[in-house]
Amino acid sequence: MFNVVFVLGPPGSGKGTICSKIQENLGYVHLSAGDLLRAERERAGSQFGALIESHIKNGSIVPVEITCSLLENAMNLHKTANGFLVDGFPRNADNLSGWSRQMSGKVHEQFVLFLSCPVDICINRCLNRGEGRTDDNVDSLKKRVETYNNQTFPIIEHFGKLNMVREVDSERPVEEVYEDVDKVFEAANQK
Ligand SMILES: Nc1ncnc2c1ncn2[C@@H]1O[C@H](COP(=O)(O)OP(=O)(O)O)[C@@H](O)[C@H]1O
Ligand SMILES: Nc1ccn([C@H]2C[C@H](O)[C@@H](COP(=O)(O)OP(=O)(O)O)O2)c(=O)n1
Ligand SMILES: [Mg+2]
Repeated sequence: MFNVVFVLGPPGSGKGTICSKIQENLGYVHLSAGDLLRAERERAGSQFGALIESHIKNGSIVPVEITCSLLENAMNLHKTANGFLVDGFPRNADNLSGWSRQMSGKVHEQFVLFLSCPVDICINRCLNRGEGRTDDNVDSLKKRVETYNNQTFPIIEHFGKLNMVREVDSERPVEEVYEDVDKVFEAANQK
């Protein structure tokens, strides 16, 4: 049974940054759905490269069958891990239903770490990210924020109704954010 923490929040809210620190200190394995998709886009012989790129540029969400299989394959490479940080997933209802279909019985969903941060700050962080991404531009970000508001935030609300969401304000400096994130994991792992 894989132990899973979903990490959600607007683009630029700090999901990747905080997940790296959690992985470093708490023994969870960080799986960024976006990173896995970008790697599949580049993989020689991938049949999904063009499809993935069009969704990434358009700020829309890749069909769950592709993303969920990439996640499950990655988990199977770390069978002895304490747990997985599933970063940037589930991002919409298709992700959620596809995950349930493919992963139920194989995972224990511990909680959802929700990094909340004002959108204007998030957008500026993405524009200054400097990772050469094809979606860190004003046009793509506009669409990505729309996707977040219309499709991803309802997923956070869904988990909120199940009392599974742990919100941390990520507008603050990284160290302050991480201090609170560490407390969330401590509380969750004490039970
Ligand atoms: N708390 C923070 N304060 C200032 N900048 C941050 C903070 N967290 C992340 N960043 C920066 O913002 C950008 C986006 O962070 P990232 O972790 O990639 O966010 P996400 O994965 O949610 O898109 C990166 O350049 C990162 O260094
Ligand atoms: N579950 C997911 C996660 C990401 N994607 C695609 C669409 C997203 O805009 C891009 C980038 O995702 P990523 O999590 O790397 O983006 P941020 O780290 O939030 O800036 O990847 C997806 O289709 N499905
Ligand atoms: Mg990220």
